[in-house]
Amino acid sequence: MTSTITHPAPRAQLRGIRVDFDGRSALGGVDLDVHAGSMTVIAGPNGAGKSTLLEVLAGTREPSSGTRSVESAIAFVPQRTAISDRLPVTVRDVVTVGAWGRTGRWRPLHADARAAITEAMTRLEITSLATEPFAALSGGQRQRALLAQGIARGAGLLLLDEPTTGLDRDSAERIRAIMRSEAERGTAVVCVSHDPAVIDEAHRVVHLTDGLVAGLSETASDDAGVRRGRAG
Ligand SMILES: Nc1ncnc2c1ncn2[C@@H]1O[C@H](COP(=O)(O)OP(=O)(O)OP(=O)(O)O)[C@@H](O)[C@H]1O
Repeated sequence: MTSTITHPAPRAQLRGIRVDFDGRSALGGVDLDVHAGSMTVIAGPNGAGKSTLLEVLAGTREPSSGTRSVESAIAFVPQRTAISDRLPVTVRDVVTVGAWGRTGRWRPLHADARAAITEAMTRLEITSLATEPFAALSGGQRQRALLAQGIARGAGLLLLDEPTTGLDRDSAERIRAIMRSEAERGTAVVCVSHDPAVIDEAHRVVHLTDGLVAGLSETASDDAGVRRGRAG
């Protein structure tokens, strides 16, 4: 089944995306439009193709067929478990990688890139951890550092893979608050998640099953805001 999501002026658009691994279909023809100022959650059971779809959006996975069009810079926030414990980098180094999206890799940081690093670390409340080794952080602190990296990039499309999985309530709420404020600032936020609290706050939920869009639910931005208000 192919599902088409329509809306004017998408920031990213996928059409007929198929991804095959060794002759097995991970995505079987997915259409998706992603809009500025919205939060889209990709949900579904293990193996449904969620991470593969996120990789196609990010441009790190070439589809077997179909088209991809993205109208802005991209920030990709990987699962924190995907980052090696042996990486000899500080928290500030991790966030600085995000700011390279503004200046170019290994280039001296301009004032606006330095300001973006400072602002991202402040928003994620990791300024006091700046010189700590990334490997020494707790899971929640690592997730904040990775999200700060994504935000420091200043991209119009922010992609996150399971950002709240395994976090305690307060840590998960901090991450959700930043995702909300990014969408409110006009960023197109796309997040793979099993977390009911994240799903509840989405403007659009794409339910994947066996590599196909099995369902789509949409909430007007205002309604999502009201729900958030009720949730406190
Ligand atoms: N690099 C790969 N090589 C071969 N098969 C792969 C590869 N990546 C994913 N797959 C397969 O593609 C299918 C979709 O995987 P994907 O990781 O996208 O699912 P998911 O919905 O993100 O799952 P989970 O919730 O477990 O993270 C699975 O059957 C998986 O085994």
